[in-house]
Amino acid sequence: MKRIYLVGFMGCGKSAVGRRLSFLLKIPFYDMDKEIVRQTGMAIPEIFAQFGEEHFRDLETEFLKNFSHDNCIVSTGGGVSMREENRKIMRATGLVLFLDAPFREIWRRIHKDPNRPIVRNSSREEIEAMFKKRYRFYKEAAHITIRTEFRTLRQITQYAAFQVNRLKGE
Ligand SMILES: Nc1ncnc2c1ncn2[C@@H]1O[C@H](COP(=O)(O)OP(=O)(O)OP(=O)(O)O)[C@@H](O)[C@H]1O
Ligand SMILES: O=C(O)C1=C[C@@H](O)[C@@H](O)[C@H](O)C1
Ligand SMILES: [Mg+2]
Repeated sequence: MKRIYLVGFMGCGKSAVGRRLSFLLKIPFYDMDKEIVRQTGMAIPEIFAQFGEEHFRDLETEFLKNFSHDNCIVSTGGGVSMREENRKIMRATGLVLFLDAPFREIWRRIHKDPNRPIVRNSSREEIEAMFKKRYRFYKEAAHITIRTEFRTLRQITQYAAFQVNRLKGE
């Protein structure tokens, strides 16, 4: 197994779990959103505003194509699993874990965050429709789905580590 990718909707816990899993497994952690911000020198809302969403999506695919580190954890942006090309790259280069959280929980976490341009510009109903539309793509991207409801970050991280170690032996 080369990499561990975390996929799922905004606010499902990819960054939070990724950080903890990195600590537990003692391997480096990369947050795609942060890496893109670092590489471009622009904040995500700025990239959306100046160049449009499609350009941001191209940056995500480029990131996946050029990423050269192995034996690490990559938390992906919430929209990364929508492109078939991205799903293929992730599945071919690592183990993909989907953090499956219920929408009401996600909404509670994200609705006030100014750093998520899609949330800033949409209503709750629109975001919920997007959540429903995207769900099957996270499922398609993932080797394993982890249901996170009623679980603490620590429990989710331990379960993810258990799955990683189990599959390493295969
Ligand atoms: N199971 C959980 N229990 C408690 N808090 C959680 C849980 N999962 C996530 N959180 C909290 O929810 C917030 C959003 O999580 P996080 O930033 O990790 O989401 P994300 O999937 O990385 O989102 P994005 O796609 O927008 O980057 C954080 O404050 C995180 O600590
Ligand atoms: O779900 C999405 O489309 C996004 C999620 C974030 O992680 C960022 O990648 C960006 O805000 C877009
Ligand atoms: Mg994140």
